[in-house]
Amino acid sequence: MEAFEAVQHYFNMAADELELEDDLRPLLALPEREITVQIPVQMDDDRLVSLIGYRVQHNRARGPMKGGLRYHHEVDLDETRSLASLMTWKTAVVNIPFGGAKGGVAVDSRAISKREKERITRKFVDEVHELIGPDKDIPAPDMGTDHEVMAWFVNQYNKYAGFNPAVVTGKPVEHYGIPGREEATGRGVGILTIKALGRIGRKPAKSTIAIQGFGNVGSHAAKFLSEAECKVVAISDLSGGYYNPNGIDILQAARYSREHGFSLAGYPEAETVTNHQLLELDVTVLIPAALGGVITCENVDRIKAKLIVEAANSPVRPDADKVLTERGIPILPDILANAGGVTVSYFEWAQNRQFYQWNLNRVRGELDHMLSTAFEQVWDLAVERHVSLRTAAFMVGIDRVARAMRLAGQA
Ligand SMILES: NC(=O)C1=CN([C@@H]2O[C@H](COP(=O)(O)OP(=O)(O)OC[C@H]3O[C@@H](n4cnc5c(N)ncnc54)[C@H](OP(=O)(O)O)[C@@H]3O)[C@@H](O)[C@H]2O)C=CC1
Ligand SMILES: O=C(O)CCC(=O)C(=O)O
Repeated sequence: MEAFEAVQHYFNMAADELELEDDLRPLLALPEREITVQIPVQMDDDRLVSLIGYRVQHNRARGPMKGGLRYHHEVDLDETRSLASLMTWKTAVVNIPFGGAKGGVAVDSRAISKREKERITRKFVDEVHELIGPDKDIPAPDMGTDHEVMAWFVNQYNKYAGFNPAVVTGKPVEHYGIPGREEATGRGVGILTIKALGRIGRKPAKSTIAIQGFGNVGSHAAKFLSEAECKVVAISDLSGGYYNPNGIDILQAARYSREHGFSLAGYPEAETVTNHQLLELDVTVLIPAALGGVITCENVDRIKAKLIVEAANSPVRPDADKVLTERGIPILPDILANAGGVTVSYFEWAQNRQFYQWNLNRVRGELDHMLSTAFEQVWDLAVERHVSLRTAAFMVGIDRVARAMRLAGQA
């Protein structure tokens, strides 16, 4: 099943539960607009390379469209479409006034220099600047992009539109960003993991955690959870997995990664496992925080975790989701689990529009409040309707978007 088809599958399960009218379904499910652009870039060695970039604008019934920008060699239109639709349901689940979009450039972000990355970003803005904007579509970081890419993005956009920091979020704090955006997705994953552990009757101090991916999301989730007394026993990046049953010192691992070109390769305080083996460890919580599609019908029978928290987007394929749900393993779905990032992006956008600087305590407090409210709502609905957490989250999101469309006379 392709990535967008997988999201459609979850959408239809929730739409059936909601008894959503048939004629409304394509309106809600399909993207409003899909943009494919050519990005010719001069590389450092003078070669002219032509890359392909995408921006899919899925739905704007509840506000300007919002979603990250991914630089990864596997980026394609179908994946971008699936991620854009997830954004529509995600912003609705946490009830922030945005729709959903996503973008990407098919390029190996590890294989390009900083200057090449900057040129790619500026060229991408040249191609899409008329279709984005603070009231239209607001990009943010995702895999392979960060605050620096957002700073180039806003600088290039401003050449067309004048001073407009709210055109992207996830900017450096010194450059109209908000304190706490960088940690927000991982912190949100941590906050929700602790809540979910409480609901399944497990104490943080007696819980072991395996996290795949030690980038922005995975490293901040690991930090938050180890500070909350959980034992993080496994972490990983592209170089492989690192397992220590006695617990990994996350601050030390983060320092090691920083000092070794943002790679855990050779990390000495743990035994080496593969990224596949990490997923199959006997832990309380498994947190995939890298790529999508890592838990499939191939490995699902070997998954031993008691709880899965989807920090990455779409890490569990629908066939595996069905098996895990039948086995009674709760999966905190991506559209709730990793919504901390876009929630703080909303605060950043609001801050930019108010020309007022929020402080970290306020950001953290409001993030906790918004995620907790969404969590209680989704968990309670799942219990009440005897559906999975994923179906419940989609139900909350779809219901809000459908209402907005009906009220606006769009449906
Ligand atoms: N950033 C955000 O705010 C949000 C991100 N997400 C999702 O979270 C996930 C991670 O994003 P983010 O942390 O920002 O990305 P980053 O680029 O910061 O980090 C990605 C991490 O995944 C690792 N990785 C890449 N490929 C593989 C692989 N094949 N096997 C194992 N590990 C791999 C990378 O290793 P290496 O460094 O060695 O390349 C890195 O540790 C994505 O699915 C993204 O969509 C969701 C919501 C918001
Ligand atoms: O912060 C944002 O606007 C987008 C985050 C994102 O891309 C995601 O949640 O997948």
